Amino acid sequence: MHGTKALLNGEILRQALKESVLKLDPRVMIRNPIMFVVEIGFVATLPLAWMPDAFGGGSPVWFNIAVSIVLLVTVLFANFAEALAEGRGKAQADSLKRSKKETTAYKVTGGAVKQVPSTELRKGDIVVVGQGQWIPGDGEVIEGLASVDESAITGESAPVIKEAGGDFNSVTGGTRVLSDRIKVRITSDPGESFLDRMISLVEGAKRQKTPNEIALGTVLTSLTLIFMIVVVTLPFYGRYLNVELEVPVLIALLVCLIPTTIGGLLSAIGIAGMDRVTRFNVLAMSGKAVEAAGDINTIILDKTGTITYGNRMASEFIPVGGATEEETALWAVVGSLKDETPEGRSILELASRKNWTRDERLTEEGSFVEFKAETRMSGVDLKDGRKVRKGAVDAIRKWAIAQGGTVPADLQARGDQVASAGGTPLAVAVDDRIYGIVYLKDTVKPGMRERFEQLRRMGIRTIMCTGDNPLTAATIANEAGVDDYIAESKPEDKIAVIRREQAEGKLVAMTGDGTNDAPALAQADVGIAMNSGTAAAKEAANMVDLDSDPSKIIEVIAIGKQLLMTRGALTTFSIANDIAKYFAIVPAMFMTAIPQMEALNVMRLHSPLSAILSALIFNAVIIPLLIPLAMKGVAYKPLSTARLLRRNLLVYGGGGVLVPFAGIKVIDWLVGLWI
Ligand SMILES: Nc1ncnc2c1ncn2[C@@H]1O[C@H](COP(=O)(O)OP(=O)(O)OP(=O)(O)O)[C@@H](O)[C@H]1O
Ligand SMILES: [K+]
Ligand SMILES: [Mg+2]
Repeated sequence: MHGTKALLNGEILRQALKESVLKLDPRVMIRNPIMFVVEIGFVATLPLAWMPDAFGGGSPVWFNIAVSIVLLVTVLFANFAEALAEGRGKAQADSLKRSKKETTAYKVTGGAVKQVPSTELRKGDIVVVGQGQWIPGDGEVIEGLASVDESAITGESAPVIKEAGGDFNSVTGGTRVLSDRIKVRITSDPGESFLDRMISLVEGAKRQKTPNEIALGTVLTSLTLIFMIVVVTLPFYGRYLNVELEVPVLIALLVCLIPTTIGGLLSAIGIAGMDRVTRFNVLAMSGKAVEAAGDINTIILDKTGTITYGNRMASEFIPVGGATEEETALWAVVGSLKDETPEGRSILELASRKNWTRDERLTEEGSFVEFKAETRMSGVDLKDGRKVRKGAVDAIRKWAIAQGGTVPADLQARGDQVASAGGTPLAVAVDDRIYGIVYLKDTVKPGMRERFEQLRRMGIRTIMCTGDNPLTAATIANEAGVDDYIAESKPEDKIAVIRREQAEGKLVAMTGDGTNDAPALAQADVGIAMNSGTAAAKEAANMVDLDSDPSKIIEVIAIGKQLLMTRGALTTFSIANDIAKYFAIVPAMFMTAIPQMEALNVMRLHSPLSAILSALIFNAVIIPLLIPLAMKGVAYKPLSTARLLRRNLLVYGGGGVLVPFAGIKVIDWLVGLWI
């Protein structure tokens, strides 16, 4: 994506340091109840630096000051983590804002062209954009074809072709026409453009807590409340045991026990997860969408262009029923002269490579029949009344029969040959006579098998949807290793599959680019639209892939899983930490009154006060130490959820128990040198 690729730079660091102080404002802090408790602890211990016996206690001044400082630093560390995570997005937003300049638009009003500032354009306005000019707003090409430089938005320098009609008609404001001239109908009002949305997304301006974040936040806050009740009641037990429990000691104990590590890193984890998706050149419209990606059970994939390279290329003309190869080619070409689909164009290319002359006069004044997924045919009605059609074998067979023709005996076998090689056979007919087959070749992208294997290990089911015939579908499905496939599917079939899976309680992801994909994209829990696709598709989806690579959905799911896992792992780690802190603080508190407590002092810490301080310091420094993990995400392996859970419990639960024992011991040794 546009802007700095580096994870960190001096500017982001400086800004984050400043932000972490600004975030101390209690009105900001209250949004994070756990860290707010720590801030209150800081404020409560502050007076003890001057008035050590303000609460009637007797802890030494140096200890009170140290506790106070460590508490402040703990809050600053947490703020720093969040500010750092936000920093990258802000830097990106700044560079996007720079590409959002006011330009001159050439607006078409009643036959005349008027110059207006781009900011005055409204939905429905028509503009013309010529060579070298900036496209003044989001819209759809309604006339012409142009190559467009979209690097300001996608970071990809290769120009893309935008043309009227079809699935490649959407243009984005802030991109530039490199050649030719197009007429564009504006589709967004000022302030609501794609670039505006992108800026507010990366900036995190509209960042809302996700459902999972809210749920975890509630658990953590409840835990904090419970520990608060425990700590508040402790002095009563203390009095019963004849132990004077000092206020700074109680606050230190409370802060050590409440889940400050995860509380301090929680929002940074979420922001960094979104940022990972963005850096992958996918725009997620909400954090919720990224989280949903982590929980996906089923993926619906297109065959052409997703699993295979797409752009089904004509590679052979195969005659049937006694016709010649030349005749097949001739009619295939006639039926494709005005077919702008990649399939249609590739037929013309194949014919010219074979040096077959084409007679364009034949189609003069003919009426073109556009390809439709519903009919699975395209062609032309000639002036002399003849109707030329090409399309799916089964569709053409029905067509020829309806015209009163017969079906050549070798049609099925020839078609099946192509299909069982994974190709798409297109039959070519003129009125009632079928001449032959065009072999549209397509190959499965390398590495697909391994990726589907990975998805299976993650417990995710893959369903391939294709408009192709069952034999081609089966061949490709088998070659790519998807779990299931649906052949001869129409756009509305996708919605049916999604609804069926969702009814079983599953979360479904899909990619799409066409206007007819829009309803399914909206229905899916994770819908990724291709940036090259139509405005309707991009509007309906909750993610947009700027690179328009439909197979990226697999990585997006991995990033979502990684986000959920990182949150889980750090929560486990944070809570497991308590055990060591317990062993450090509790014996220290009661040692004077109950000498048997010495048995619990397994760490052999320097002194009771140094033990408490060391636990508190460890509790603070673990936050910045874990920032890199929170930002990068925990190492991700494609395993089943159950195995991942077991592995993470071992690593982060086990580690969470052991690491602080060592950490507190080292800090205690350092503190011991000083006091
Ligand atoms: N330009 C065309 N002219 C005539 N027939 C076509 C053309 N393009 C495709 N077909 C036929 O229509 C069928 C459906 O094509 P379509 O592009 O709708 O598939 P799809 O639903 O997009 O599936 P996929 O996931 O493979 O892209 C193809 O299998 C082919 O037989
Ligand atoms: K803690
Ligand atoms: Mg298609």
